[in-house]
Amino acid sequence: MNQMLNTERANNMTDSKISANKVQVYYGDTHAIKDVDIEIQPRSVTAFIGPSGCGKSTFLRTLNRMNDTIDICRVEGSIKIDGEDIYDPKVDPVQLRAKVGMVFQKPNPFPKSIYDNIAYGPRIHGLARSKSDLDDIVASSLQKAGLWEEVKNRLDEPGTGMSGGQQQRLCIARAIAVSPEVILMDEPCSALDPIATAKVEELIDELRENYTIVIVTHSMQQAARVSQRTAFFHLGILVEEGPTEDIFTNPKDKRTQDYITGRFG
Ligand SMILES: Nc1ncnc2c1ncn2[C@@H]1O[C@H](COP(=O)(O)OP(=O)(O)OP(=O)(O)O)[C@@H](O)[C@H]1O
Repeated sequence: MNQMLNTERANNMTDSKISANKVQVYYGDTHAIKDVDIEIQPRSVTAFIGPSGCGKSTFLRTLNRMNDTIDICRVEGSIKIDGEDIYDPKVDPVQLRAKVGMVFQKPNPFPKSIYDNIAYGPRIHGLARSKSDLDDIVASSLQKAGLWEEVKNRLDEPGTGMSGGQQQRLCIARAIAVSPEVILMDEPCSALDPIATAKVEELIDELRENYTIVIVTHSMQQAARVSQRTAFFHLGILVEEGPTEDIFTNPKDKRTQDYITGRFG
């Protein structure tokens, strides 16, 4: 029996796309993330929820070393993707961020054409051997982001001239263009209206077939709609993580219960 449980546990471990172990994050003397352990499943959406300042974005940024860009920030512990320690000095953060793409709160297209927004990453990573290769990557990325029909006749127009929701899907297409395996999203709908939000949520649901997605959201409704697993953070601690339905209907911890019933946050 024990043998069986151990085997099952081991299988679950190898199934994880991302394994974080005893992760601490400090900003100078502030201990922002405390002892976080989490296993993130491949080809699914994991939502990070919790009150403002609890560390959701900080922890999300550890998953592709975006914290490296903040001088006073220090990360300890271990984060492995496909079993590889992403903080190993041999890992090139630029390559890592192609594999683990990111979409931010505010759509941030480059001040370039729609085409060049998508082509930029594949060009710098040398992913296209010819102009027609590049055209194919641009088209397929826009298709995967559900934007192709809307923009195929105006690829030369500036990305910044699109609606907010289109710009956010353009940023998702830009992340997809460098063939990531994981996409991190930091409140990707907070600047969007309800219709644009619904489109991005639909897109997230489609993308999970091929990508591992981690999304930070302030909206519990959004977490319930788009994610298969939810992690609740409070004061830098990962209080509880599990299937989204369980977290919302049967949380184990009183702090989770208080948060989802609107008692704080
Ligand atoms: N660049 C930074 N420099 C110093 N402290 C920071 C920095 N970024 C975040 N912090 C601190 O780390 C803690 C966690 O912040 P973080 O932004 O990760 O929380 P959050 O849960 O994502 O919050 P919100 O929902 O408001 O975006 C907070 O105490 C915050 O003040």
